Amino acid sequence: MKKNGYTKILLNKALEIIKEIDAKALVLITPSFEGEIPEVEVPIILVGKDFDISDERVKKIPLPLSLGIKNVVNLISAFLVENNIISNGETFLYITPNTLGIRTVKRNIATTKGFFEEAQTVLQRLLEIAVELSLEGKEGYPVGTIFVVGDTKNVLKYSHQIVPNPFRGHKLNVLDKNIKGVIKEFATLDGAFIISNTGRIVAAGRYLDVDPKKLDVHLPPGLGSRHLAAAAISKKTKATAITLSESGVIRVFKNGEIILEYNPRMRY
Ligand SMILES: Nc1ncnc2c1ncn2[C@@H]1O[C@H](COP(=O)(O)OP(=O)(O)OP(=O)(O)O)[C@@H](O)[C@H]1O
Repeated sequence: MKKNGYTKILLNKALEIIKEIDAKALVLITPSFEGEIPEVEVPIILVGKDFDISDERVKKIPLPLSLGIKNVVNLISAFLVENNIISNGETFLYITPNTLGIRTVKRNIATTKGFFEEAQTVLQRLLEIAVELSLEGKEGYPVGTIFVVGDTKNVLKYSHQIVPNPFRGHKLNVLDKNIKGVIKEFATLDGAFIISNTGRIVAAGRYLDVDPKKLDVHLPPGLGSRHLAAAAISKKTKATAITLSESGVIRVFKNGEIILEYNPRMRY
């Protein structure tokens, strides 16, 4: 493969295909982007980190590419719908340094308004922490947990403490430096972390009082009560729930559905 992949060649092809299939957006998934922003009539979305590009035609989403292309594309899909760039049933085109893909947006990938803007960095930090916990565990033992982000008032209403809340009276935020160790320490507690939209850690050790059956939550077989509870709270409230299973798989739930599934221990 060329040093910087085939981005330029793929981009040229993409411009042709966009017209042919009437795609509604062009998504560039790349760790770095050099060269001219292409002349194209659809919105351009740049996905990666730390781009030094300020062009009105370009929207930037700093998602960690380590999530794997499949998951990044799922999240972009949600982003495009939320920002009214694309509707269900419509198609967008994405390119990475060595692939070109076409994705038609499915109905069930949806996020609430403002999710990406408000919770983006918070969600990303939690994903990073979940990835580290998945890979390292706690002192060599696997750890499973739930992070419930946003709509805190309602989440607290539909949950209760099962152990005294270690975060009570503290103003700790998931975006604080050195917070990772603290979160990892309490990740072994039973129950969920409750985190506000801005990243404040409101509680840990919280049991989610939601009944997946009554809420008509359906998950793939093999997912137990932790995942059902996370899906159910994301359906009952406007929160996003992130689970880390003891087997190391990370899932993100929104409106009762899995919008991201990622196993850091697996090679994609
Ligand atoms: N309603 C709930 N609220 C908060 N935490 C819960 C809830 N239900 C289960 N859990 C947590 O999930 C843990 C594991 O439960 P279980 O094994 O049934 O889930 P699972 O979905 O199979 O998860 P894993 O894949 O990690 O095994 C429990 O010990 C508990 O800490």
